[in-house]
Amino acid sequence: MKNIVIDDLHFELMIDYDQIQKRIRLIGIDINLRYEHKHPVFIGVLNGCFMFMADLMKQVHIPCEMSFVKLASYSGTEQGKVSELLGVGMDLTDRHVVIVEDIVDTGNSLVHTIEALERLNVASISVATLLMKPSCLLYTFDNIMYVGFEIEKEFVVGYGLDYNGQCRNLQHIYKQFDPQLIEKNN
Ligand SMILES: O=P(O)(O)OC[C@H]1O[C@H](OP(=O)(O)OP(=O)(O)O)[C@H](O)[C@@H]1O
Ligand SMILES: Nc1nc2[nH]cnc2c(=O)[nH]1
Repeated sequence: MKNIVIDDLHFELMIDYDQIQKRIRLIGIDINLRYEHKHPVFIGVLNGCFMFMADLMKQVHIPCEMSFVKLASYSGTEQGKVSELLGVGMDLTDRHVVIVEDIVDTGNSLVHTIEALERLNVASISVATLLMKPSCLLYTFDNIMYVGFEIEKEFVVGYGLDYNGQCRNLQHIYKQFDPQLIEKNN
């Protein structure tokens, strides 16, 4: 299935499942070495992370724990906007945490997730993201340790990522294209 149409948008195959799995195996090897004696906690940020988290955890063979969170932001306090992590469900004090994201685009979500975890007095925070759009980043992060693939400023779906709530179930990653541009060039 090379091209797909979801509602009003057209998508073409960008990264296939085998490529994703190869990259995840390499990330797993590094995590197994780096965190061997640290008993890390992997925190998946829902919804998009679920496929990456599942496949990544199959490559992690050291003692570890995991949890899934949702990010809720609210404003109106004296400090302005505050983000809360819903669903942590465990004490993270002094724990080495690896945030697992499907994509870092502007970095807004990641900033809020990191800030919320810092308030929980964790020992360390690093980030594993399957995709990153370096040209879209609005912040500098010094703790993004694992990036599966760097991509251009393009809208992608599949492998956990949605468009209008659809496509999360697709095995491969697809990028949006404009069919009218292709017609014009032919
Ligand atoms: O770097 P940013 O510009 O913040 O974009 C990245 C975020 O966007 C997506 O989440 P979304 O809020 O769409 O929720 P979802 O995971 O439920 O799809 C994705 O899962 C990241 O968390
Ligand atoms: N589905 C999807 N969600 C995103 N959130 C931030 N960037 C993206 C993207 O390219 N695709």
